Amino acid sequence: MKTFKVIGLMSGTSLDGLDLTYCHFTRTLDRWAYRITKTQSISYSKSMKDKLKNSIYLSADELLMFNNTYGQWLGEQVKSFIKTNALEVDFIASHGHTTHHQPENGLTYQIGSGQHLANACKHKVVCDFRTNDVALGGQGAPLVPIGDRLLFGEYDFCLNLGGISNISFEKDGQRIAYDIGLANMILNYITQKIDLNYDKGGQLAKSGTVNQKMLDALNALDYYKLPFPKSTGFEWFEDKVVPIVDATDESIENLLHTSIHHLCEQIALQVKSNTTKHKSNLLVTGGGALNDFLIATLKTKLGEAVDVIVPSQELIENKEALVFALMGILRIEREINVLCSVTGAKRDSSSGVVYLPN
Ligand SMILES: Nc1ncnc2c1ncn2[C@@H]1O[C@H](COP(=O)(O)OP(=O)(O)OP(=O)(O)O)[C@@H](O)[C@H]1O
Ligand SMILES: CC(=O)N[C@H]1[C@@H]2OC[C@@H](O2)[C@@H](O)[C@@H]1O[C@H](C)C(=O)O
Repeated sequence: MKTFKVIGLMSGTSLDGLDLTYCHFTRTLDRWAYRITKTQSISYSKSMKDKLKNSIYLSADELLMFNNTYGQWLGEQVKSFIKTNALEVDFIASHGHTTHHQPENGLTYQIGSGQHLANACKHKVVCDFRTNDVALGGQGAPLVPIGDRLLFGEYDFCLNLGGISNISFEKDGQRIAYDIGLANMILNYITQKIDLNYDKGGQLAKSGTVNQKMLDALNALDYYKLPFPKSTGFEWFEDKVVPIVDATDESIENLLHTSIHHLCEQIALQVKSNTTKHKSNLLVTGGGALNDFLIATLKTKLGEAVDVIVPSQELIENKEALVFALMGILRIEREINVLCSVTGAKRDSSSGVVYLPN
């Protein structure tokens, strides 16, 4: 039996903050087991959030500098996380923060310089998990489905509701996964109009009603008609979704209510068209799993044939960082950690770049 002690780092598209997830993994023959031992979530300051959100508009020089300073910042957070909790660590696996994602242009970019990170925390770092897959012709996303297969195989579907929603499942012996589309990115965009970071529990959304014109416009977005492999991000949101929201003269409650109906309809479509069993189960993680109105709407749209499983808050908030930690281990062990059945790349790969501290 082999044991690994890894810190996974994740900063997602909803821009809520950095998740640090210290986990222990063991492998016995081909079976992986994990234990999340310590976690910390560091909320971004308003200025950091704005900087990350606007990083797409930075000049090349500014972006390269931000890559370095953000990597240094990540390393400092890791250093104090290790010190405060007296952790024994084999290495750090860092997703970084996506500033650009344009798979149609062969481009994905995550900031958080691995060398700066490694030097600042004095540990080995594995990062840059997406570039190799894009170089092999893939989307470079989603990557978490390898973890869905190895750690969460008891679920028919794994659904993540972060800034973007994505789904993963087995079909004919292959893992299939893709970004469905919207999740908290649209909800947070709406609440930020009244200076609220997010709609806790979906309370505001719950008191609204559907605006049919907005619902129809969202459901008609071209992205939904694309076949998988497919992935999306902030560029699509800003280009195609923001104009629909901004053109709708409605209360915040109605905008939120309509958006939740929209995203749950899209999720239900994907689950129903890929269900082969009489009764299936679906694991929901990501911050959207804490939105009670969203989960209630999803359950209604899915019906009795699908059991919606909302796990512990710890797993809801740490699953992505946990899986990046596992991907780091697979990279160090030179094993497959990116699945071409998901991304559409030429082949499976062992992706990620290793940095040693200096
Ligand atoms: N109690 C809650 N009620 C409603 N919504 C919540 C709650 N807690 C978190 N959220 C939502 O979840 C978001 C954070 O989700 P998460 O951390 O999974 O996203 P992410 O990892 O940044 O995104 P992605 O997985 O797309 O990269 C918050 O911005 C907020 O919109
Ligand atoms: C390019 C990028 O950062 N994509 C993220 C984003 O956030 C959710 C969705 O869009 C997913 O494709 C991906 O993240 C998760 C962690 C993934 O790769 O599985």
